[in-house]
Amino acid sequence: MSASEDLPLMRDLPHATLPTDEPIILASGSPRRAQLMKAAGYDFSVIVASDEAECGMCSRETAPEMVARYAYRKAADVATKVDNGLIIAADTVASCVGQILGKPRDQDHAEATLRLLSGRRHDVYTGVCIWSVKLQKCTVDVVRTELMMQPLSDSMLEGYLDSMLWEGKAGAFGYQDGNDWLSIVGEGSESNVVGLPMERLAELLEKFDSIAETVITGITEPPG
Ligand SMILES: Cc1cn([C@H]2C[C@H](O)[C@@H](COP(=O)(O)OP(=O)(O)OP(=O)(O)O)O2)c(=O)[nH]c1=O
Repeated sequence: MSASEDLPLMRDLPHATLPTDEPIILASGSPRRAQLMKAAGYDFSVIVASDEAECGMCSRETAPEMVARYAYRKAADVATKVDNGLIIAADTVASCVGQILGKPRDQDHAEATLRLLSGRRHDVYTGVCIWSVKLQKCTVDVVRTELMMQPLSDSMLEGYLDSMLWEGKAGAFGYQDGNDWLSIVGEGSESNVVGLPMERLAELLEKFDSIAETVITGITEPPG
């Protein structure tokens, strides 16, 4: 994606009134999240969370539990680096036949991931955390989108792997990458698949005052 106007999913995104007068800080290095925020008309700066925020696998943790925890940890990490700010953090994974599929380590991992997804229904989960440094309050939520990947032939796979478009994308595939291999099943959020559920984000910002919980210093798990 070069410009936000390039894709229909970047159009008509909701823009919420902010709950505080703090500047928005996007706690993410994801170019997709920044494009979505920009396309929705938010002013923001970017501070990327430390790598350590996204570590520590919990066995038996489900995909939604994991993305909630990582979104929270990314926001909490950036909160330690600033005096002021309405921090927005997110984490995205795919989930298929009981396996949680994050960003591929390398091309072999990307191929194995795509062979698993080929011809299968699967889910993409994004956890989103909004954290007000001024109010010392935060809220975390998770959005699920169900998708269907069409069966991939060896030549389709080879071409996509060679393109390197899979790099840095959960499930080794970009919904936005300009082919029609992946379709949303029923009603679902395209922006959620690409890394930030803009509709839910707007709802959470509008309701922040009533839903946000007080942050307890040093706690690494999301509230609730
Ligand atoms: C499923 C899917 C994910 N993605 C991307 C969104 C995220 O950038 C990435 C998932 O990795 P994340 O770990 O959620 O995010 P990130 O490492 O890119 O950035 P940060 O941790 O700094 O916030 O996969 C797509 O671009 N298209 C897709 O179809």
